[in-house]
Amino acid sequence: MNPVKELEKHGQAVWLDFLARGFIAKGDLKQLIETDGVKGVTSNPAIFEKAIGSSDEYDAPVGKALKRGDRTVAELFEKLAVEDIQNAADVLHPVYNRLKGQDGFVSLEVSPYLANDTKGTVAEARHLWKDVDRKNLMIKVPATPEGLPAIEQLIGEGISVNITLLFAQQVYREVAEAYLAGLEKYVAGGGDPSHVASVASFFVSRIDTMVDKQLDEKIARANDPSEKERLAALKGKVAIANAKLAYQDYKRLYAGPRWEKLAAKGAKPQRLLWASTGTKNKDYSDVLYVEELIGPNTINTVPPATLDAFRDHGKLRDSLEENVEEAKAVLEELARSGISLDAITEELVKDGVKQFADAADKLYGAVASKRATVLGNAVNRQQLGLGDGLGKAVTKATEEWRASARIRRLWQRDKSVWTGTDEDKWLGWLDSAAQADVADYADYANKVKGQNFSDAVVLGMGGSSLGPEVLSETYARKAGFPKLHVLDSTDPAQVRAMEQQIDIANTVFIVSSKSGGTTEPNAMKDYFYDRVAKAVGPSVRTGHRFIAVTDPGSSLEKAAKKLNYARIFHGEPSIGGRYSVLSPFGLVPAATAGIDVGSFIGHALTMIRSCGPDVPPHENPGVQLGLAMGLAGLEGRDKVTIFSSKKIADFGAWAEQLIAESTGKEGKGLIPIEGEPLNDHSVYGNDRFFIDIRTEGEADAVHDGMLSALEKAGHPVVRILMKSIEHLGQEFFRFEMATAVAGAVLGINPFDQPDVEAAKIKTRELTAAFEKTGALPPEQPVVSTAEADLYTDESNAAALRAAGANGDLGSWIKAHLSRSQAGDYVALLGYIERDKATIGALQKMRVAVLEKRHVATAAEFGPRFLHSTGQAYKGGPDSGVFLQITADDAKDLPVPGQKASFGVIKAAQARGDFDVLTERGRRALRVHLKGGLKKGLAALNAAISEALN
Ligand SMILES: O=C(CO)[C@@H](O)[C@H](O)[C@H](O)[C@H](O)COP(=O)(O)O
Ligand SMILES: O=C[C@H](O)COP(=O)(O)O
Repeated sequence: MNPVKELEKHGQAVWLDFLARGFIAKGDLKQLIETDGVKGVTSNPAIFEKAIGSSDEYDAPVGKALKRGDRTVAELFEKLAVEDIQNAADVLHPVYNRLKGQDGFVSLEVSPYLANDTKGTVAEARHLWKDVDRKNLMIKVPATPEGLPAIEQLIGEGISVNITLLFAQQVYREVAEAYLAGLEKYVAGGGDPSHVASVASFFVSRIDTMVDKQLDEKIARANDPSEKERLAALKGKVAIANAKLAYQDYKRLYAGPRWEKLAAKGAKPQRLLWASTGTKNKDYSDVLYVEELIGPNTINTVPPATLDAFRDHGKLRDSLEENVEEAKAVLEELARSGISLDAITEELVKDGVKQFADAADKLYGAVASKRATVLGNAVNRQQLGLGDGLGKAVTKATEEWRASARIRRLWQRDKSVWTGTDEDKWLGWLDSAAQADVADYADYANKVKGQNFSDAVVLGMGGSSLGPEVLSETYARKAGFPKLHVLDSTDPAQVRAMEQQIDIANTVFIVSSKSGGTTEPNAMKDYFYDRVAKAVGPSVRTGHRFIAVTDPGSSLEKAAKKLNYARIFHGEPSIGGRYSVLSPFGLVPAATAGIDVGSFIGHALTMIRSCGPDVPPHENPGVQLGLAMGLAGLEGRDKVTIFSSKKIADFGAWAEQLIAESTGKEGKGLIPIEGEPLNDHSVYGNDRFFIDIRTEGEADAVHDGMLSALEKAGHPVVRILMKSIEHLGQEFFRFEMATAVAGAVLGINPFDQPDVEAAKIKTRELTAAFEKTGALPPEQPVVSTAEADLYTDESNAAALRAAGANGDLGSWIKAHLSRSQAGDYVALLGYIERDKATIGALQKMRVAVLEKRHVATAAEFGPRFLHSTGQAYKGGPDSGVFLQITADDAKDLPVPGQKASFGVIKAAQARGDFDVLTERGRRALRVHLKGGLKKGLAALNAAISEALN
C-alpha cells in the first residue's frame, strides 16, 4: 500500500509543490502521477529560483531563446517558465481528462512584484493565461488587499485562479466571496462555469513557525510552571487548528442557495489547498501537515521530501474534521495568551510577498547572468576594480537597492528614488530608444542621401550637440552621405572656421535646441541662414537646407515653420538635453550622417535591457557603475576621471556634461575630469575615480600597466570594453543610468541645472545692456601687465595679493595656482577658438599643473562648457580653482538682425560666467590675453611654467 496514493480514497488530492525542467523531461513527474496518484503541480518564484538558479539545465534553453533575438530578463524568465508550465500541463493532461476537468492542474504565479498592484496583476494574469494556453492551468494570485479584486476580475473572465499566500480565515472568506462574485459575473455574461477552476492555497507550517516563536518567548518569560505548560501545549497546534476551521467555512460557503445556483450551471467549488506543508520544526513529525489535514475535496501540495516521507511512513485517517471544537479551543487559548493570530497572519502575508520578491530577485539575477553569458561581448563589458573599502560599500548599497526595489522604482518613475521633487517628469530617456521610429529615420536618411549634400552641421549646445559630436568624431564618413560637423560656439573665429570647412551651398544644417530659446543656436542659425540665402538665393530653397530638432511648441519650431525648414523633429519634453542622445537630438544627426539608426538602436537596446527594471542591482551594469561613482563621491573620490581610447576619444566630452550637469549642485556632486592624459600614479591625489573606456583591439600595454599601477596604489578603476564603435549607444545608456543612480546616492535631483540658468540670466542682462547702449558695461582690471589684463572680484584680489600677487602676470598665476590644495581641481576656462592648436595649448598647461600640484585639472572651452561642466563648477563642491582665459577677437562676426555680434555674445557669456563664479565665492581669476591669441597663450604658458617651478 502506498499511503500517498491512498489519500485519494479519503477524497484528498496530492499535488507536487515542485517543478524543474529535467524533472519533467526525464519522466519523473509522470512517474509520480502513476505511482503516487499525484494530480497537480504548483510552482512559485522560490521553486523557479531553485530550478533555474542552481542548475545549468536552463543554459541551453536560454541560449536557444536568445538566438532568436535578445529579450529582457523578465521575458526570458517568462519564456522558460511558460515552457515548463506547458510541459507539466501536458504531462498532467491525461489526469485532467480522466477526471473530467476536476483535477490535473498546474499553477503559475504572477510576478510577486505585482502583489500590491491590482491592474498589473490582472494584466499579467491575462497574458500568462493566453501564453500558456492550457485548460488545466491555474494562475496564482496572492490574497493581498490588491490581489482580491484581481481574483474576482479574473474569475469573471473565465480564468482559473489559485489564490496563494492565504493565512487568515477572514481573508479566506473574502477570497471565497471574490470567487463566487467572479463566477456570478462570468455566468451573467454567458460563460460556462464548468471550465473555471480555483483553489484557495491556505498556508500552514509558516503559521506554526511564527506562533511557536512567540510562544517560546512567552514561555521563557513565564514564572508559573502551569502557565509554561499551558503555552507549550499550543506549540505545533495552531496552524492545523486554523486550517481545520477554514475547512468548516469551506463547507458552509459552498452550500446553500447562492452556491446551488452556480453549481446548477456546472460551477465547481473552490477547493482548499494546504500549502506550506513541509515541516520546518525538526521536533515535529515530517508528515505532520499531511496527516492532520486529510479530508474530502481538499488538496495538499507537498514538496518532494514530504511526499517521500509520507510515502514511507504516512498514516491515513480522516483527520480534517476531527476535534473541530478542540481546534476552536486552541485558537481561544492562543488569544488568551495575548498572541494575536490576526496580527501574525497579516505579518505573514507581507512577509510572504517579500520572500517571493526576494526569490524573484535571485531568480532574475540568475537569468540575467545566464543572459549575459550567452550574449558575451554583444554587451560591452565592465569590470569594477574598486578596492576593499569602496567595494564593500558598493556591495552593501547593492543589497539596499535590491531590498528596497530601487531599480524597479526608478523604472516606474518613482521620484522618491531621488529627492521627490519632480524627477518623475524627466525620465523619458528610459524608453526613448525603444520608442525610436526606426523606419522614419531610414526614410529620412534616404531623402538626405538623395540630396547629395557634402556637409551636415549641427548647430546646438551641450546636450543638443555633444552626442552628435561623439558620433561625428567616432564614425567614419558614410558613402553617399554628408560629412557631419558640430558647431557649439559663439567664438567668431570658430564660426568662421566652420564656414570655411563646408560647402555652404551644399550643406544641410540641423538646428538643435530643446528649448528653442538658447542664445548660441539662435545666433548660429541666423548667421548660417543668412549665409545660405546669399549662396543659394530665394528663401524657400534656403529653408529647405535646414532641419530643426526641438521640443513641441518651442520658438525654434515657430521660426522653422516660418522659414520653411525641410523638416522639424520633435524632442520629447520629458527628456533633459543631456539625456537626449538616444532621442531625436542624437538620432537625427546620426541618420543625416548615414549611420544606420536601426542597428545603432538595436545595440543600445541590449544595454538598456541589461540595465532594466528586472535586472537586480547586482547584475545591473548601470546601477553598479552608478553606485560606485556615487559612493566614491561621498568618500571624497569625486573626480571621475575618464580615459577614452583613440577610437572613441570624444566620448568623454559627452559623459563629462552628463555627469557634471546632473550631479554638481547644492555644493555636492561629481567633477568629471576628461581629456587629462593618463599619468604616473604618483601625480594623483586620493580624490580620483578612474574610468577607462576603449574598444576591443585597442590594447595598449603601457596604458594598461599604468592603469594597474593606479589600482595597486588604491585608486578605484573601472574598465569598460566595447566590442566596437557600433556599440556606442550602449555606453550612452550605461552612463545615463549610472548618472541617475549616482544622483540618488548623492541625494540630489540629477535632472535639473539651476546654476546653468544663473549664468544664462547674467549673460542675458549683459547682452540686453549691449543692445541698449552699444557697449558692455565697463570693467576695471585688477592689474594690467604687458601680456594680459587680469580681472577678479575684490575678495579674490585681496586673497591673491596676500599670497604674493603683485604687478606681473607670473605672480598672479602663481598665487592663484597655489590656492589649489589636495582634493581641489584647477580648471582652465578658455573663451577662445577651439581648435587643435588651442586644445594643445590648454592641454600643455593642465598637464603642467597636474604634474606639479598633483591636483585634478580641466581644460574647457567657453561657451560650450557652460552647458556642461559649468553647472558643477558653480553649483558643485567648492573645490575648483578657475582660470578664465579670454582674448580680443582678431576679427568679429556680426549676427544678422541684432546689435550684439558673436564676439560680444561670447564676451558677455565669459563675464556672466565669471560673475556667477565670484558671486558664489569661488576662487577665480580671469586673464584677458593681449597681442593675439597665439602669443597670449604662449605667454600664459610661460607664466604657468614659471609659477609652478
Ligand atoms: O501556494 C502554493 C500552491 O498554491 C505553494 O506553491 C506555496 O507557494 C508553497 O507551498 C509555499 O510557498 C511553501 O512554503 P514554505 O514551505 O517555504 O513555508
Ligand atoms: O544641454 C543643453 C543646453 O543647455 C542647450 O539647451 P537647448 O537644447 O534647450 O538649446
